[in-house]
Amino acid sequence: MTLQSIRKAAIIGAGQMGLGIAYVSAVHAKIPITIYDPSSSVLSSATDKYKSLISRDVSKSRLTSEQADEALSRFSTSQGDGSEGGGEGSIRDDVDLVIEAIPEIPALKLGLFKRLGNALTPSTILGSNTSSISITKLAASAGSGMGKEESQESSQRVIGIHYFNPVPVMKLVEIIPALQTSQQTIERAKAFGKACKKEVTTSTDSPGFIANAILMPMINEAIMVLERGIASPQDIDKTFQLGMSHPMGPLKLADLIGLDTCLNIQRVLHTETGDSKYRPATLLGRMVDAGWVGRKGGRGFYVYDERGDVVEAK
Ligand SMILES: NC(=O)c1ccc[n+]([C@@H]2O[C@H](COP(=O)([O-])OP(=O)(O)OC[C@H]3O[C@@H](n4cnc5c(N)ncnc54)[C@H](O)[C@@H]3O)[C@@H](O)[C@H]2O)c1
Repeated sequence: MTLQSIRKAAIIGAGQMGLGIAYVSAVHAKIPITIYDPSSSVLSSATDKYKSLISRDVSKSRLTSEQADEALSRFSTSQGDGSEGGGEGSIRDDVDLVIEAIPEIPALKLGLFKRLGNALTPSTILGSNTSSISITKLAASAGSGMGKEESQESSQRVIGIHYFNPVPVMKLVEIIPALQTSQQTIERAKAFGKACKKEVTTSTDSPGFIANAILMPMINEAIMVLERGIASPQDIDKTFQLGMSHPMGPLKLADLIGLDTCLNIQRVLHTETGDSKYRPATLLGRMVDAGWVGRKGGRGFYVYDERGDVVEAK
């Protein structure tokens, strides 16, 4: 089997993960990417952040100015989610890989995979950066509304390609094949992860895969400890930093991930397993209700300034 390489990619969702995936694709894998988002302000802030990541690389001598110009020329944006098929602003068939990084809401992702499955040729890999949602369900959605053979072909190019936050820094990608995923899709996705300069692990399609099956219940427990008034956020985080050598405590990590994302992941773990041990902490839900979604929104368990530095603990 010759491995068809990835020559061009589309990233859907220009939030913290989508931008990071765009960066490693353009800078390390050296392929042109277009990043899609329905919000024009998100796209313009993603473009600014991309430019500042590249400038920082030049100032730290990680890129020459010529390499920086090349990296800038590989980056483009488009408003919308790119999935309608055919029209202006749609992802084209010459794209070998699509990776979605839209919010962790099952109905949103299932709808997107259905549209992508119908719009794009089956040789285009459809990757999801989901933290917890079933890849097998996304693959079934990508094959829905078509004949049996086309459906099988469309489902077998779906795969979980799960990067870690912040993507330019963290060295891992978790690969999650669906039940329907072909061996060729798995090999191409792994090769792409390595081209992005990441180590690769593989997980079966089980709620939370490897990382979030373990991490998110721990974060949820930390929030329950706070909720019960057992300790302050600083002391909970200090316990993990100084007592267990974690680089960051669970509450600060939850703020970094995004409390909306944490809540959505915990909800998936709870509904998919039916196990009450996964019920989301009430305080987590209340924080999201208040719009306190963590560092990206300026406030979570800590308050942040515009640069993302902690100003005070709540
Ligand atoms: N935050 C993390 O630490 C982390 C780590 C690994 C994986 N993930 C996963 O990555 C995905 C994105 O997380 P994030 O932290 O980047 O979220 P985010 O909130 O920073 O960004 C989500 C982006 O999606 C856009 N969006 C909303 N609805 C959309 C739609 N229908 N179509 C296209 N774009 C849409 C939003 O405008 C936003 O820019 C989630 O599935 C999450 O579970 C997150």
